[in-house]
Amino acid sequence: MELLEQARAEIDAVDAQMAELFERRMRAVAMVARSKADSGKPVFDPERERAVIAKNTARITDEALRPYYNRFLQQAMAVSRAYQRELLGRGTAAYQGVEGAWAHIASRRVFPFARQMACKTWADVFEAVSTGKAEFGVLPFENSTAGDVSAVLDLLYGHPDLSVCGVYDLPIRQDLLGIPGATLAGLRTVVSHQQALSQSAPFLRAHGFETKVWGNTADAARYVSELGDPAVGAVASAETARLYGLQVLAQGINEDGDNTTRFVVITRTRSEDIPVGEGQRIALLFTVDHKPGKLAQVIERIGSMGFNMESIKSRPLPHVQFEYYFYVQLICPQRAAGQSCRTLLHDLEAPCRTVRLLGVFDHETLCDEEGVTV
Ligand SMILES: O=C(O)C(=O)C[C@]1(C(=O)O)C=C[C@@H](O)C=C1
Repeated sequence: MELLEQARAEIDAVDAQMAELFERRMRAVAMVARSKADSGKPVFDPERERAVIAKNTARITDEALRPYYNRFLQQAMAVSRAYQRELLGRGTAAYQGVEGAWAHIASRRVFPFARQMACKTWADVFEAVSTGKAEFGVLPFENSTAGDVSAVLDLLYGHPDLSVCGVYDLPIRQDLLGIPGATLAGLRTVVSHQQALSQSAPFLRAHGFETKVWGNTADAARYVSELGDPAVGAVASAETARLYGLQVLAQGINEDGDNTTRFVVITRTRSEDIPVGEGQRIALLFTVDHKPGKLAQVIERIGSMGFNMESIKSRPLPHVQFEYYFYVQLICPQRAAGQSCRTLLHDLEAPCRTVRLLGVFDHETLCDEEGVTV
């Protein structure tokens, strides 16, 4: 026992020093955020993060501790990014759905300290950002199994006042939830959204559970919590379990291990004059004349400037039958880094009928950042 107490006393002393150093680091981070607000530079700077990690892990003398310190620094910088986003935003992020829905989870991971604003529809999220009720909007854009969320792309097309300032991939992990005290053996019925049930079908079948389709996963969790019956469970996320006071009875029961939803973050800030960093993404919306070879000319021009095209999508133009607009996502090459998108836009004016910069952003994956998410 004495050893435990001694060790804890040492931890307390170290924590006291670390608290001071944390405040000092975050004050410096706030200055970085202010400078980024002025220059328009993105919060996430992967090159700087790599340098910070390399320089500092080299200082660790005990080799066995290096990977842990690496992880510690990653977490510290994730906290720093979250704080910067909070300082840069006015602290309100809008999403569509109820608390605990995947869009809410994505929004909380991107803006963990912001006020979360629930909206009824995707159009309402656009409206909230457009009118300044929210600084940011978080919307699903694509799912690795279900495909494009075309309605969101159409809304982006219809809102030239807004731009995309971030793209985040959220791996979808479905857990089986029950009320406190419930057990896997005592469960009889499982409720959830149709898609979550079908993704988890082999697991649910193997346990012989009866299934009931619900409007969405978060609502199913709320229902189970309010019902208070240990025989009824829900398929939803672990974050949703925490929101509704449920416990996780089985983790990761969805069979499709590679189910990821891509979210876009929208804002009113324009990106035309922001210098683009190497590896950053540039999204454009354009239309071309209905003539042979026009689309090829645009693609050729993009390629000749050294931009790698990561994605291209086409959608019917609103109110014009059988004509289309295009969305492209490009990766900024080293030779174009440090400049704004003005040259690219200028060069595309000739082959395009219309061209618009949708945004300049980093493409990040939303890992389960323990301690940051909830
Ligand atoms: O140096 C910066 O540009 C920062 O924003 C600070 C910091 C950090 O906390 O060290 C945070 C985010 C960036 O991705 C890189 C580093």
